[in-house]
Amino acid sequence: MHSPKAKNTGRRDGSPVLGGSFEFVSLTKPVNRSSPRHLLQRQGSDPTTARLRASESPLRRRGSGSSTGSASGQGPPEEDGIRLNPSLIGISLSSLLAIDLWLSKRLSVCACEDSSWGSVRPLMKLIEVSGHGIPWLAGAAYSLYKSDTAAGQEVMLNLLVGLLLDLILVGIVKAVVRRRRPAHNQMDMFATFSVDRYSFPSGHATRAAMCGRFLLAHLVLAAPLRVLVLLWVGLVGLSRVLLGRHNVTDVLFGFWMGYCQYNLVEILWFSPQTLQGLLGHLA
Ligand SMILES: CC(C)=CCC/C(C)=C/COP(=O)(O)O
Repeated sequence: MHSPKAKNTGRRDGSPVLGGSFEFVSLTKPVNRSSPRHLLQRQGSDPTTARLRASESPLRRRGSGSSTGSASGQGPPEEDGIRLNPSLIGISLSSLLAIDLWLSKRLSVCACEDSSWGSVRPLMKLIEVSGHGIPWLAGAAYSLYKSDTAAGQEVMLNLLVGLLLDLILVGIVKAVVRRRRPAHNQMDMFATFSVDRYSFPSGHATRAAMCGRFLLAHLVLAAPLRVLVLLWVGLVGLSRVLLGRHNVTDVLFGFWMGYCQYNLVEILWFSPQTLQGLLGHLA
């Protein structure tokens, strides 16, 4: 392991004193043997760097000296220069995730009956059902069947396509990302697929965002109803976190994904001609 054994020229707490000012070091370039000693010492004494070195480098986990000469004190292997320096993006992501987990835990006030807002849990579960896939699929299929105008049929068919697309895309992302649901979640949701044990993204949030946009674009015209639709979308997202089903980032990403899914529905839009062709094939 390369650990520069520079003499302690810093303060007692280990932080370096570089002539009264700090110097900036590249976060991506490997540490060069010709680097000044005080820079090497600074990297070795940084606690974040030290933790990352201990936990993330397979070379160190194996505890072996490498052929590139780190054990023999001939300088660090090239790749170590990168691993020693946590990137700004990495630190930002870890911080965002830590805030996400902390905030989501604080907001999960309806996670169970004993929670601080446990009495509101039934209402939150009602909002959950309103954004579930089954009522939406059943409602769209029934409206398609009952609709006696071509325009109505066209809209309902495309809503149905959007809902199916949403289930597929969310299932794929959940299966790829595999983020576990928060530990405080009670897995008592009705009618779930196996991928729904994962939480990223929230399927309710994607559906609410996509259907919300769909309703605003094709069905709801009166202003009070439009406000109600937006309110419902927001409530569905909020209820996911309050119920402890999701972290905040699952819902935010879900909203964004649902918003984009609607664009996809618009691109794929099935025309009355396509619809007639389809129905002709079915009949
Ligand atoms: C069974 C059908 C048709 C849909 C499942 C809907 C469902 C339970 C999605 C999970 O949503 P969250 O990811 O928001 O928990």
